[in-house]
Amino acid sequence: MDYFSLFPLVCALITSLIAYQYWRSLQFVHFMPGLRPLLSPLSPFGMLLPNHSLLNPGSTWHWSARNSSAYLNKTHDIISIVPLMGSVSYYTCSFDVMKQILSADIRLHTEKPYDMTLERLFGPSLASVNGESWRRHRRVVQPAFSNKLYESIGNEVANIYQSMMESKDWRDCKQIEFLESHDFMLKFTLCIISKCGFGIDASWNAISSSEKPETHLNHVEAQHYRQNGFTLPEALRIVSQTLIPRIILPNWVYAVPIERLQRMGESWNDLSSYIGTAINDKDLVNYVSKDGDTQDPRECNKDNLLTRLVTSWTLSKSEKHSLSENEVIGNMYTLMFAGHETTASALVSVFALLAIHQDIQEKAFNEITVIQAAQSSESKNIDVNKMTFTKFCLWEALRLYPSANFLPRELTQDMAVDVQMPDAQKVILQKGSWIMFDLISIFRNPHTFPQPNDFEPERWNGIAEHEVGMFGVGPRACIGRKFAQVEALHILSTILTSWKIDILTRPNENREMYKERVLNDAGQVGTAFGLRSVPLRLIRRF
Ligand code: HEM
Repeated sequence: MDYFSLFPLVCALITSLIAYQYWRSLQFVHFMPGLRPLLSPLSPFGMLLPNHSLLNPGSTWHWSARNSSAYLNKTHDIISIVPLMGSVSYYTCSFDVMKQILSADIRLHTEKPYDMTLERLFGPSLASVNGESWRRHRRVVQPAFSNKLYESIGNEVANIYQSMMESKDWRDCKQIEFLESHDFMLKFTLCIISKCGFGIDASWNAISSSEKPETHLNHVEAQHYRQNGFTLPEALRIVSQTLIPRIILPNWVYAVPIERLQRMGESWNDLSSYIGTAINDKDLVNYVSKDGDTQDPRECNKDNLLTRLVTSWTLSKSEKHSLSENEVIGNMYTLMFAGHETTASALVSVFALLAIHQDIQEKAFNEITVIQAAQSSESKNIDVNKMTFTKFCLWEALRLYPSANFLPRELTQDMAVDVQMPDAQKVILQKGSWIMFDLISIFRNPHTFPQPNDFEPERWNGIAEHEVGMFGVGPRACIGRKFAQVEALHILSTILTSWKIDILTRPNENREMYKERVLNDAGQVGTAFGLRSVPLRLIRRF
């Protein structure tokens, strides 16, 4: 038989099969309008390969299309994405649809899709598990988010600010320039979560963050790291920048003598040993008192996240609702990342917006000075509950640049939701598909937020905390919300009291050009979404 003559037939057969499969996928979503790309935006290859609006929209397509084509020019509350390769998903730009589904998250048995969590890399955690397991994790972790924990944040922000001023010789400076304000914020928030959450002393001096991105390390620096290991922030930063390759690449790759790969492998090993050491130290602290007697861990400090996690693990043999060692480690990773990259991103956005909108910054500054003037001289820290307008600034920055830019759920049953656009109707979402709550499009949807691209903190006036969706909605909303807000408000009040935040322009760049450049350049920064590059200048107020 002439095999070559069969070739066109085989090609035709494969093409027909693909076309049939594709048609079935379209039928599955009832031909709901939307994107029809080659690759799924959230597949590892979709994220790694160069983006193209039609072939490979990429994980942040909704950011690129925010002012134009997204959701057929915001005329549809829900769209479908049916890629030629990869799974079918729905995306929504409607806050109302998000509330309908997420408020009933647990009861409706929607689940966090395994592939969209970091469980494969870090182990099971509160943020990744579902159902009964989620309840068990939440029962252990929730009580650690106590008033005592929040009270410790103010003192820690003050300590870190002091040591930062001293170590950098900034005490007598009239101006400080940050070419990259992300490095500064990440370091600040890492110090806070390390100390308040895990009791790890990460004072400004104890953890030196490299000012350069990892990719720019020269040979000598790389050698130094190889001999001495990475510092905690360095290891965290490289790990957060290499999550996708880490998912795709097999473990043996890190033994290949390529400097980049080896650095990557070492940073992951170093982070895991930081976490192991913290857990083991805590274990000893819990069990052995100063005179060497063993103690009941339940009598020790319960206010620290790490203590609660480890205590739960050490009691796991005797108590039903506890975590395994693997789960303790998974939660440590999750809380470390979720606890600092999200807040750092939010702070970078609010600082950038306040630098651009000087009038709004002055309003926040006045609010802070009035609160401070009314407080008794004994109270060391500002009462952040009174910082209403400054909190609106934070919310408004998060609305424009939500640190968590989409929330994925897998539908474990068919689900009917009410939509308003293009017409008021019930839409059935199919069991087995994913729905993405697209926070960028939800919070820039002109039907819910008029003049969506403008920075208008006052728009939050009169809106209840639980109506503010940037921390999620329903039972699985952010457990660290208050932690993040208290921390951000303390950092804002500390900096704004002494410094005026201003933009740092390039040669020949005016304020308008800076605004255009900085505010339109957003994307994934580590595990959080946010502005990518924000140069700022702090000018001393007095
Ligand atoms: C500005 C800062 C933050 C933002 C914008 C933010 C946003 C969010 C959002 C939107 C969710 C819901 C995810 C979903 O429904 O799929 C979430 C969940 C979560 N966040 Fe945050 N977060 C922030 C800070 C923090 C902090 C400081 C911590 C810990 C110290 C934290 C720990 C978590 C955890 C563990 C979950 C999973 C909760 C669960 O599934 O029960 N977050 N966060």
